[in-house]
Amino acid sequence: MATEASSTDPTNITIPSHTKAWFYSQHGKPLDILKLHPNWPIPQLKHDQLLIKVVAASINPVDYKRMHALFKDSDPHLPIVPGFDVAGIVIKVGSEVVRFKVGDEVYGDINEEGLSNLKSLGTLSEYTIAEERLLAHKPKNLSFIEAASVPLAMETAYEGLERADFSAGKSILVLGGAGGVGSFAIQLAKHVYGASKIAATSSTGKLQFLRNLGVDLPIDYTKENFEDLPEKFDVIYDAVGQVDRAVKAIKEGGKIVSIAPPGFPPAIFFVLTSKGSILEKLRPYFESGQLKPVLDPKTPVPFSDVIEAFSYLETSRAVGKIVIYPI
Ligand SMILES: NC(=O)C1=CN([C@@H]2O[C@H](COP(=O)(O)OP(=O)(O)OC[C@H]3O[C@@H](n4cnc5c(N)ncnc54)[C@H](OP(=O)(O)O)[C@@H]3O)[C@@H](O)[C@H]2O)C=CC1
Ligand SMILES: CC[C@H]1OC(C)=C(O)C1=O
Repeated sequence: MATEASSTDPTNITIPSHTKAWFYSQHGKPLDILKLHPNWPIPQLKHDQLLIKVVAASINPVDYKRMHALFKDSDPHLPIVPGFDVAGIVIKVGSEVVRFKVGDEVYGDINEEGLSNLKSLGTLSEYTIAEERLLAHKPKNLSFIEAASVPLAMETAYEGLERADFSAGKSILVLGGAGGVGSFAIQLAKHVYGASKIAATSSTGKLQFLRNLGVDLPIDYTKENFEDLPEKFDVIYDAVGQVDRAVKAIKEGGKIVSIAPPGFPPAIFFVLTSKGSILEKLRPYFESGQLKPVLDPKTPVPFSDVIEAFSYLETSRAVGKIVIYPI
């Protein structure tokens, strides 16, 4: 909802100066610190930025980890509006923007670096801002809810496979296959890279979900240890934080990538860099249906229930992504 302080753009779209947004001004549990602000100020657009009406936003573990002050040294000063992933409609463009125009349907992760130079105005807001290079045109066959579920998790999955030099004919073990990142890593390995064999870990109740995603060897971590299996792998994608065990399951000359602390050598530990170009590159795979968004059964969660959404995400039991909609 635009406020009385808004202005009217020549395209006759009302440009708001403030927005309703979830924010926190102290660290702690989402349940205790998240509040709804009726009039959060919207910063002036920089030349390479776009102002987006948020239609849907997905939440990620980094959001609650930031609330728990795990990254307070790299976080902007409080208060902060959390949220990295957005799918929405462009309502204003900066003077240097060339790939997008007002009215375009876009999606992306609005923080270029996963843990540094983070924006104070995140995506759990009616409006948000992002640089052109972080965004892509929403695939026409994806709803806004589906599109919002993709950016951070998909871009992390993709960057990890690239860092591991994954390629056709190689085998891969995904630790944490049912999560947001793991479920995309499996899909990319199968449909984009041409894996020879895909193994993944989950608890008992998610094994069929893994099979449906295309996993050849689902491993029930409540019943067996992946590192005790005779099979070793060319690449291991660790989305849980099990590098100490992964080193016993990797082939000679194989590569381990890790995204969950305490990643250490020989694993390649990284924090994603958000790139709209990755989403544009993967668009044909989404449009053909080879890549599919994975939505947790609780999705969509209405804007008013963001606190409950984080409480569930913090259980580390989500299947795919939790998306906030409508906003
Ligand atoms: N470095 C980076 O750039 C990034 C790091 N991350 C981090 O990576 C991790 C995963 O992120 P994301 O996928 O969004 O998380 P999710 O919250 O989506 O993961 C939930 C899933 O994790 C699975 N899981 C939990 N524990 C285990 C386990 N011991 N073995 C196998 N599966 C398990 C659960 O399945 P089940 O119920 O069967 O256990 C559940 O389906 C998080 O720690 C996150 O902070 C995420 C993105 C970027
Ligand atoms: C240090 C890993 C950290 O970075 C992101 C984006 C997370 O979700 C993390 O846990």
